[in-house]
Amino acid sequence: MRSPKDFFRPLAVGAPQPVREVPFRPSRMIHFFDPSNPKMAAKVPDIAPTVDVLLGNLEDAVAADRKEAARAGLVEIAAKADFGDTQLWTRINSLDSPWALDDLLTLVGAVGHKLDVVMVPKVEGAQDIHYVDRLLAQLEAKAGLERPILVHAILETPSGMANVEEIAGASPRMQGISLGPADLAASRRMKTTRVGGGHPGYLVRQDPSGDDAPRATFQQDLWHYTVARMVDACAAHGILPYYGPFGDIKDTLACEDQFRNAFLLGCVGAWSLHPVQIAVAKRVFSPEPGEVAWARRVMAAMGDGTGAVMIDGKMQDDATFKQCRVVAELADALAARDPELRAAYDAATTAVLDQE
Ligand SMILES: CCC(=O)SCCNC(=O)CCNC(=O)[C@H](O)C(C)(C)COP(=O)(O)OP(=O)(O)OC[C@H]1O[C@@H](n2cnc3c(N)ncnc32)[C@H](O)[C@@H]1OP(=O)(O)O
Ligand SMILES: O=CC(=O)O
Ligand SMILES: [Mg+2]
Repeated sequence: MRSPKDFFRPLAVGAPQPVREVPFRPSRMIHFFDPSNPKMAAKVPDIAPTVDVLLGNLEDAVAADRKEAARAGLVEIAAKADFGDTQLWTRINSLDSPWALDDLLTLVGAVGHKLDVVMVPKVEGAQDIHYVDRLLAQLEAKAGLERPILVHAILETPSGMANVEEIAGASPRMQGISLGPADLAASRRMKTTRVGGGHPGYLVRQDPSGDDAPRATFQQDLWHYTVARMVDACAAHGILPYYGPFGDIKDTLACEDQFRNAFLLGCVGAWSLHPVQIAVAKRVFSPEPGEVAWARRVMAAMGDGTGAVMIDGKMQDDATFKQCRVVAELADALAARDPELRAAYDAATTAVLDQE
C-alpha cells in the first residue's frame, strides 16, 4: 500500500499529475460497440452525439479471432473522429488474457490523448488496479500525454466483491465501478442464465391466511445487495457507481425498472448494449423535472441549508437540503450538456415557484 503522502505522486517520471477529484461528467449511458463489426462501427458517428460515453469493447462479445481487428478498429475510429463532449472509453481484455498488455500498449501509444477511461474487467483486488496504474503511467509518459487516463473496474468476481472497498480506493485514477451481473452470476455459481434483471423464482410469498386462498408472491431484486454494496464502496472513495448490462434487449420495460432501481440506490448510469437502450438510460438517469423543481424549491426555502421548515406538509432540514442538493447538482450538470433537459427543468421550476 502506498503511503498517503505518495498517493497523488505520478507513478512514472514524466507521467501527468493524477487527478485529486474524479471529474463529474455526465455518463448516464456507456454505449458499447464492437470496433471490429463494420455495421456497428458505421453507426458510431450518428450514435456519438446521442450518448454520454462511447465505449469500444475489446473483451467479451468480441470473438477471439476478432480481438486484433477490434483493437485496430478502435485505433482507427478514435484517430479519425472528434467526439466533442462525448467521452471515449475502452474495455480492455482481462489481465490474465493474451491480449490485455497489447490492448494498453497499442491504445495508449496511438490514441491515448483521445481516451478518457479504460474499463478493466474481472478485477479481483487492488493489485490489479496497481498493475494497470503503473503501466498506464509509463505509457502516458512515453506518449507525452498531458492528462491521466482514468480507470473503471467491473465488479464481476467473488474476490472483487470481497475487496470492493480496496478496489475503489486503490488509485487516484479510479473513476468508477460497474456491476457485471453475467460474470458475477457465473463465478458465484448463481443459478440464473439471465444478464442482469430479476428472476421469477427469486420472490417472497404472502403468509397463509388460514383458508385455501391463493397467496400472492412478490418478485425481489436479485442484485439489490450487490449494487448497494458497490454504491457504498464508490461513495466512500469519491468515485462513481454504475449498473452494468441488461441482456434482454427486447424487454425495454424491465430494463428501465432495473436501471431505475440502480439510479435510486445511487448509480449514475448503466451500459447500453443496443441502440434501443440509449433512450432508456437517458430517461432513467436524468432526474425527473418535477423532482428537480421540488429540490430547487426546498433549497430556495432553506436559505443557508440549516434549520427546519415545513413545505407542503413535509418537514425539511439540513439533511433533506443535502438530499435536494444531490438532485439539483445532477440536474445542473446534465442540463449543461442537454438543452432540452435544461428547458424541461427550468419550465418545471418556474411552474412550481409561480404557484407560491
Ligand atoms: C453480458 C456481459 C457483457 O460483457 S455485456 C457487454 C458486451 N456485449 C456487447 O457489447 C454487445 C453489444 N451489442 C451487440 O453485439 C448487438 O447489439 C446484439 C445484442 C448482438 C444485437 O445485434 P443485432 O442482432 O445486429 O441487433 P439489431 O438487428 O436489432 O441491430 C440493428 C442495427 O443496429 C446495429 N447495432 C446493434 N447493436 C449496436 C450497438 N451496440 N452499437 C451500434 N450499433 C448497433 C446493428 O449492427 C444493426 O445495424 P444494421 O441496421 O443492420 O446496419
Ligand atoms: O461484463 C459484464 C458482465 O455482466 O459480465
Ligand atoms: Mg463480464
